[in-house]
Amino acid sequence: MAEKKQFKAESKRLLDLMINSIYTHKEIFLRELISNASDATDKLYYKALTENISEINKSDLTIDLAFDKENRTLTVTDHGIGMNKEELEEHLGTIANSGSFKFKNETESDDIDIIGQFGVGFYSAFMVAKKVEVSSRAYGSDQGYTWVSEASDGYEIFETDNLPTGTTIKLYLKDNTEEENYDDYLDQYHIESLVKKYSDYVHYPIKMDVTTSKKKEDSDEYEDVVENKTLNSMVPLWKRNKKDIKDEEYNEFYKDKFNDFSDPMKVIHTSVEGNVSYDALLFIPSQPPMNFYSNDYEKGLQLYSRGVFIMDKASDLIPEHFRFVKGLVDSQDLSLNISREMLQHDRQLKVIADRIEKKIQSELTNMLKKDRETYEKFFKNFGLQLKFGIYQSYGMLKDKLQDLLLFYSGKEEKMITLKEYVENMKEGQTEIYFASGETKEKISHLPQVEAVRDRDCDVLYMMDNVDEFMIQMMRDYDSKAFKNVAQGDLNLDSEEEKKELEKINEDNKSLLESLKESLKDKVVDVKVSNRLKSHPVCLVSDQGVSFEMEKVLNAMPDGQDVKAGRILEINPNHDIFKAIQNVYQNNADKINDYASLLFDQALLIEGLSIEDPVAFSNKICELMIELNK
Ligand SMILES: Nc1ncnc2c1ncn2[C@@H]1O[C@H](COP(=O)(O)OP(=O)(O)OP(=O)(O)O)[C@@H](O)[C@H]1O
Repeated sequence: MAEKKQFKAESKRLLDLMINSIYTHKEIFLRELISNASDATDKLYYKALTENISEINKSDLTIDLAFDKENRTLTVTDHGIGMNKEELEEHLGTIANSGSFKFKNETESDDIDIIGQFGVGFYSAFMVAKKVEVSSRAYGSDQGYTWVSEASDGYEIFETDNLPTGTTIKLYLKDNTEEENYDDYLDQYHIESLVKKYSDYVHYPIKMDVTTSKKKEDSDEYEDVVENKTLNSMVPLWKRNKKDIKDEEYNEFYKDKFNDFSDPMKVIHTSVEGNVSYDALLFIPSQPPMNFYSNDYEKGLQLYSRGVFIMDKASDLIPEHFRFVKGLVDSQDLSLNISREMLQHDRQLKVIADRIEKKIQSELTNMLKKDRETYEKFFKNFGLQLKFGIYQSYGMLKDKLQDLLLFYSGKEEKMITLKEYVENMKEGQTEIYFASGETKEKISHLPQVEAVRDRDCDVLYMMDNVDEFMIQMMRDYDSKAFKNVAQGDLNLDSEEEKKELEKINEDNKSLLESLKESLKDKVVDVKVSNRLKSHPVCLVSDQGVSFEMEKVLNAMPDGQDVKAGRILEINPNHDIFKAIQNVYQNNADKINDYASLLFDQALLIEGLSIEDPVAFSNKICELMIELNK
């Protein structure tokens, strides 16, 4: 029978690999050592609770940091469970042996937040230290031990007397190199900031002697004062009861953590229990960050696992259309990978991301219903992102986002939702009318808008570049198609009106054809239409690309020369029509000039540029002179 053998690891090389390839940032060693200290303290505290040991006082359970600039050492001390000789051998002498993982499995308690699981974090100390000294006395044991290692040549363990219960880890920092200044880890401010960044919510006080310069009493002189200061906040805001948190606390937290000067517009604080449990604290800023609509802006939420900071911008947690949301998620159910830098499986993350998306959506829907004023401010800032969401997903996000959209209503003269538009549609109206342009003023002066409004139908104003592209993706809302008032037939006329119009077109066929011919390929057609009320002419675009889309597409850096098909429409009830009929009958050689003038006017009304402004102006001049001869 074949003999089964165990793999042997070349520990030295494995350690080398570990130290140099798992972690991207050397500074995380402090997070790992503090997490270990917190785990050791948790274990002791758990023992005290379960075995009713009264001599253990929670207030004594601090984690103490100290640095010694002269000897270039940094120490992390805890008053936790400690390690005996065997444990030092087993846990620190064997890579990937996690006493914490075993402890967690054995206790099976949810009340205790053990962080360690892989059995490698401790070795990250060797990224910054040339020598590591661990002095420890296990709780209940009389003898203490010291474990020392310089990484490359194994380790030594020897007895040490008079050690208190718990563990002290002393790092002898590496010598500075050109790339790395290890002295940073002897700098009080740097240490403070690392604790804030990674270990702010470890639930034992992390203390250190901190020197500050203070003004002497009754004197203008300053002196250095040393205080033993707690560096971490311990209880995360998001773990506290919502009812006990004041608005100002949320606001201050947001401004401090997410570098904003203004209070957030909206705070969403949510805790979810279930297959994947998490707490989330989300904020909608009251103004878009300067770089929000640029490629520099990085979306994402901060990610914590059991209160320990994992990463700054977990972008998978927030969908693109809600990229304006800032905040954090803390979950104990994430499968972290060994370096805690990335997540191993994204299933849990996906579950959280889906829930967060739904939560934001429902909060926005609520805001729209209950606090319209704030919602309108929100939409002014971030509405564009929702529109891009629909456009970029080729309409797939339509159902999710369409009821969060607002458009300016020409009739109501305020922002309305699509639902509100449809509810107020005239009887018999089957389409949602919209018109595009740069500003409200320009749109309301468009001849095409007048005709629709005249029939008491509302027109939605599309003023963002993305609008028409988004509408194309949406196609309809509540089974009502969107209809550009400057495109194709509007179907506003009654049968009678249609017949009447057909007749005028028929009666003036040769005039219209001659106008079309004189404009050559500038237009696809010239028609008489009912679309106009007081204006003489207008341009409408053929189906397909509209004028607004033409402008946007041509303004793009790689814009090809896109052209919307132009139809020149003339108002049969305007005096200009009679004038043209006159010219055609009595002065046919002038018809070319009139055709070109009408066309250029229509272009100008539409906000499009005319081909030859000088010729246009000359023709007007001639006409003025002629009339006043
Ligand atoms: N300060 C300490 N007090 C008591 N035991 C400790 C201490 N530091 C480390 N240990 C023991 O050594 C083991 C290995 O620590 P290490 O940091 O390498 O891994 P871990 O914390 O278990 O897991 P992870 O790699 O996920 O951090 C721990 O599981 C724990 O049993």
